[in-house]
Amino acid sequence: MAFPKKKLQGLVAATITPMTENGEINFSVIGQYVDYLVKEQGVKNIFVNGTTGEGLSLSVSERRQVAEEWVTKGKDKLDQVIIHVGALSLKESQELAQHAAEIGADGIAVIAPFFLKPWTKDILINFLKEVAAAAPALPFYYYHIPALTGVKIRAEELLDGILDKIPTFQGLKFSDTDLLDFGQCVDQNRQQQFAFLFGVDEQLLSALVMGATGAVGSTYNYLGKKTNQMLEAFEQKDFSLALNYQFCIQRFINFVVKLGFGVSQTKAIMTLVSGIPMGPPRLPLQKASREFTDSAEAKLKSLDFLSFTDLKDGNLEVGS
Ligand SMILES: CC(=O)N[C@H](C=O)[C@@H](O)[C@H](O)[C@H](O)CO
Ligand SMILES: CC(=O)C(=O)O
Repeated sequence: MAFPKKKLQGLVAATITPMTENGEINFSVIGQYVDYLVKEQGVKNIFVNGTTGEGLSLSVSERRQVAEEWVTKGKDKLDQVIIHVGALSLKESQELAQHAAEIGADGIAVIAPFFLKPWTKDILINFLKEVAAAAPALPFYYYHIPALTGVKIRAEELLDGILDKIPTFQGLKFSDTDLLDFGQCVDQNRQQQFAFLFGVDEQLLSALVMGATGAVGSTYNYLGKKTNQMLEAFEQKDFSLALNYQFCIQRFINFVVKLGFGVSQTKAIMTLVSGIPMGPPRLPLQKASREFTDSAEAKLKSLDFLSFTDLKDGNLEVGS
């Protein structure tokens, strides 16, 4: 049995779902995309069909095909492929969970249902448990993203006793800025081997201090190499260097956030940086504007993010 798996750690790129100009999924670039992540960004784990992948905007059949393509193309190249299988319909979620197991994915993740919502911890756990049970041999991750789901049940509360209900529970993807909640998740589960994956890329360093064991995010698609340098500096206990890297990353994210930053903009930036066409997003998202892409490109250049030269203490002021 494949369970328990090697612990998921380090950077996990939340994959974009490439699309053609007429809105169909562009499966043909996924192989290239895998190679790009591994070779150019040093990122060997992926999180498929999540927020960045527009997972909730795809049909179940598309989600199955996308998951399958990433697993196939990632074989012998990627360490772990986690499939997000959250859906409003428990049945669909279970179908996707079972499918993830069949294709040999390394884990599944689930968000809280966000239209008819669970209002208590016990109800949310019951929902998650039913999904996890459809893939009993796969590590299960809860994807906490309260700002998007509107389900604000604290992660710390949810984790309390979770193994009794979900024996495959293996970790948390925490996409929120509440470091009290995050820290308490870590503190109260020290005896477990859970993965604590932080999901707010611009604040990762603070989460590392709080005990994060890894990170899942959209920016690791194109800032993976820089972020890996930050992780390395942190590992070496060179905190001032780590902070320099985080500030450098923040300068870029802060710049694009002010212009309006989301999945559409992530698609545009990734196209620019990787040269792999990600295409437009699907409705209700709108394609990023030309002005956005031009400004983002200029900022990337001024921060030296396009040439991937090593960041030295000395060139930090460039472009700030
Ligand atoms: C809401 C959202 O998509 N969050 C992503 C992951 O959870 C992050 O990777 C952000 O895109 C990133 O932190 C930039 O704000
Ligand atoms: C960022 C992230 O984890 C997601 O796109 O789901």
